[in-house]
Amino acid sequence: MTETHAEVGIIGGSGLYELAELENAETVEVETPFGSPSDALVVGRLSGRSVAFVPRHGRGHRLTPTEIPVRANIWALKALGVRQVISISAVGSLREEYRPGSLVVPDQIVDWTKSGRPKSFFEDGIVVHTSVADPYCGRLREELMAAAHSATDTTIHDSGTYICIEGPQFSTRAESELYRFLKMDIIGMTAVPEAKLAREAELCYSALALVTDYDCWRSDEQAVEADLVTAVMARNADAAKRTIVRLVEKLPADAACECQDALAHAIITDRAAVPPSVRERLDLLIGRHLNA
Ligand SMILES: CSC[C@H]1O[C@H](OP(=O)(O)O)[C@H](O)[C@@H]1O
Ligand SMILES: Nc1ncnc2[nH]cnc12
Repeated sequence: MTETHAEVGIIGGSGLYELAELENAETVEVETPFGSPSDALVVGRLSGRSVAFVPRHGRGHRLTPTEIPVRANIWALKALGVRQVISISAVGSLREEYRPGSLVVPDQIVDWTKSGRPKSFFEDGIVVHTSVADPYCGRLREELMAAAHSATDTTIHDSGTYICIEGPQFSTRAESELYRFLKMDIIGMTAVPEAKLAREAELCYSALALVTDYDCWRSDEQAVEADLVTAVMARNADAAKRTIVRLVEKLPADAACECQDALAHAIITDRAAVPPSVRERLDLLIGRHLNA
């Protein structure tokens, strides 16, 4: 287990594979009960705070959305001591007004994944039903919006429902129309299970989504392609990075938040029935609840 400590975690998405702003950066390999994270984490100083960065698709973008070891990524951040996580993502827009180039701080998620991605840390003898009614931390969302407003002049949408598809293919036109009919605002492939697992790990978690395209619902525009996403990300990555720097500068170190006690009423299994091996394996997440 590593001795390195970090307070804030940043998960980088498509087009954001490193955070050069981190000073005195150190590469940290973290092993977890759920295998290795997407890549080595980089821990360094940002605005005087200790920050850990992990690129969710790995450096060189090697992992499909389905292959991302999300449990290992979240576990690794928790193991470093992180309590607040910002996720950066490229998203398509399902609404005229969410224009490419704008930023969104989503407030809801619809899970449209199909492959059976592992969505919980808890299994094999322990059952935990965690509330994800509000899947993003409300307090961290406010801080993130304030930081985005003060760090960029880009349009910022202060809410939005993110529909998470399986991928790796983009949607058909009929699917894109269906999601619009369902009143979804933005579309991507990675919010699930990341947000849900962050809640299970009792981390404050919020996302900064960069709109890169209009998916394929507009007849007057070319349908989204990966090259378009990375080109638009390259143009807007600076706004995202400036927002992160400003956010970290302002983030309270000891913010009390209900996310950090999310399992208080969630563990349904009789404490005496939890197998010792499971207690031991998941101690980082549930030790304080089982031993209370
Ligand atoms: C490169 S286009 C599709 C790809 O981009 C988004 O990834 P991320 O959320 O990590 O920025 C989307 O979810 C897909 O994985
Ligand atoms: N249109 C889109 N669909 C799914 N994921 C995306 N990521 C960026 N744009 C996307």
